[in-house]
Amino acid sequence: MKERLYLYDTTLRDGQQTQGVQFSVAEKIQIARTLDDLGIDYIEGGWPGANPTDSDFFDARPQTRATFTAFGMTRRAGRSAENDDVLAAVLNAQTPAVCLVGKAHDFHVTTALGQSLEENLEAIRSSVAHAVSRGREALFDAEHFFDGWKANPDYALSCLRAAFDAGARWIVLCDTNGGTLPAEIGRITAEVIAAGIPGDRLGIHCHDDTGNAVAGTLAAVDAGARQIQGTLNGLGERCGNANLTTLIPTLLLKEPYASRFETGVTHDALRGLTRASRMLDDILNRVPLRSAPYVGASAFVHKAGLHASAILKDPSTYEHVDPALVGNQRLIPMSNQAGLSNLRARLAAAGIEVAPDDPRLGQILRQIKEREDQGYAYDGAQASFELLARRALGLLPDYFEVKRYRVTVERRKNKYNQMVTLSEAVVVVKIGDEKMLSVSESLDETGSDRGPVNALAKALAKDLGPYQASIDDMKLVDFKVRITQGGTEAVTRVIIDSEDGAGQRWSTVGVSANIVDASFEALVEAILWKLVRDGVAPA
Ligand SMILES: CC(=O)SCCNC(=O)CCNC(=O)[C@H](O)C(C)(C)COP(=O)(O)OP(=O)(O)OC[C@H]1O[C@@H](n2cnc3c(N)ncnc32)[C@H](O)[C@@H]1OP(=O)(O)O
Ligand SMILES: CC(=O)C(=O)O
Repeated sequence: MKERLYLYDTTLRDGQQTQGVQFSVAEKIQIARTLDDLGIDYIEGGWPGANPTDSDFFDARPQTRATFTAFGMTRRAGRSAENDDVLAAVLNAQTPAVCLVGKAHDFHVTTALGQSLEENLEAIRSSVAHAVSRGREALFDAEHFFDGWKANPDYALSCLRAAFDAGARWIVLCDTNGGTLPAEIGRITAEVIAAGIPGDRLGIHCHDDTGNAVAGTLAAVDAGARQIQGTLNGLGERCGNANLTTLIPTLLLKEPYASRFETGVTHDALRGLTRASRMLDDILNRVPLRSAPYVGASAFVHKAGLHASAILKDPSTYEHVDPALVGNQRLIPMSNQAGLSNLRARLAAAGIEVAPDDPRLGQILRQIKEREDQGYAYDGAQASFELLARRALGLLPDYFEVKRYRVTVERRKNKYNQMVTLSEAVVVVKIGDEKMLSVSESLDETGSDRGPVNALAKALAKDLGPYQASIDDMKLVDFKVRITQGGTEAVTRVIIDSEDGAGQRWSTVGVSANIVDASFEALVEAILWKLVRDGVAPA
């Protein structure tokens, strides 16, 4: 019989304490639904009364299977729990559970609260008892608990006991400043259990200030704690909270946790984890962290030739779990670290069949390595790799030829006598026997200057005659510029991410001593790849 571990998500509360993060009510609703679909047990929605967004969210909160929880603090000094307006706002949110934070470190009681130690115990007791008397499942977040235990274990324990005796369902040990290392978290959690607070009433709330929040959480579970607090993608105050996106697959897929525990997350729901992680980044307008464990875009990328060779024989040679279990994907990219195994895998993924003994494979590999030496980078620009391979194999149609292009940047006064910048691009291409000339400016629909590369992109894509239908839904979504070493010279490498109407994304690379030329090369490659992918016949 497996023991139950409870997952408590605080993305909408501690996650909102991340610098630069501010959720709207609609975003909170979307995140809450995603957490519920995942199978999280508790969703902490925020602090009702602390700000209008949190108050409005609790009014509009979705129906969830998860226990919805409102966060607040123990009653303030000089008021009774019944007469504290901050506590009243938390209870008025009418959630089935309420989590109250209170001090568990004597230094904080006297210094931050300016209270006597006994007054703080009474505030914890009366606040928890008040929440319980209102029919709520009460949780007590013991703030600064681990530092408090190290400074004065008797007092830290009496804070936990005050909440426990007042009826709190969960006593949550918080490493608020995030400085306690995993071994110490494990030892102190075990000491708390030995002192009489049962493990199945204990939660753990770690911060990542030493990069150990996940490890500290697992140490507390090993010692007996049975509730885990954390956030999606490790959002949270300062360096963040324990990352549930890492912890959940670890608990479901890794021993001893997989055999010993069950959570509310099913293996089926686990396959939605990568999507949930990317959804949050999308809301935050953040580029997803490629190296994130389990869910990062690089988590199952096998760049080195030795790795790729073995992966093709059996993926378990270089993968600790199957990426499909967490909804992620395996990728074998091309680069100067690659061998023939990478190459064959990439070609097959692009639908290009080549006999294993075809001598052109070796030529393509050499060309990739030579071009990477000149500054190109193909592991982040798979579309350019595919075009290079198609060229070498004679599989790239002769769509169009760029005869010339020009871009000018002008700074001048507008009719309101303000200095403005305007870029203008001219591109001439030859398609079959016909020459086409397109001109475009850099201004967007609001009249703002989008720069010379944007003007070039617009001019290039403005009139490609018979190919126009295929490229009309293309847009440039990211543009990365980097000065790098090409042989012995400094060169500019530009990587462009493009997207089409179907949500398909691809990356292309250009390299030159001149940023405009590098950008133009990447832009042309982006269009060529789209034409190839759409199976467009050359005019
Ligand atoms: C460890 C954590 O992350 S806990 C979560 C922390 N989250 C937040 O602080 C975000 C939401 N907070 C807020 O919007 C505001 O701080 C509010 C609305 C809660 C309070 O605002 P204000 O009344 O203006 O107080 P302010 O923020 O300046 O200071 C906090 C007060 O609470 C007191 N306090 C702090 N913790 C506790 C506690 N556990 N129990 C009782 N009082 C507490 C402080 O002593 C201070 O009181 P003082 O002003 O008399 O010195
Ligand atoms: C409660 C909380 O967020 C902390 O102690 O870190």
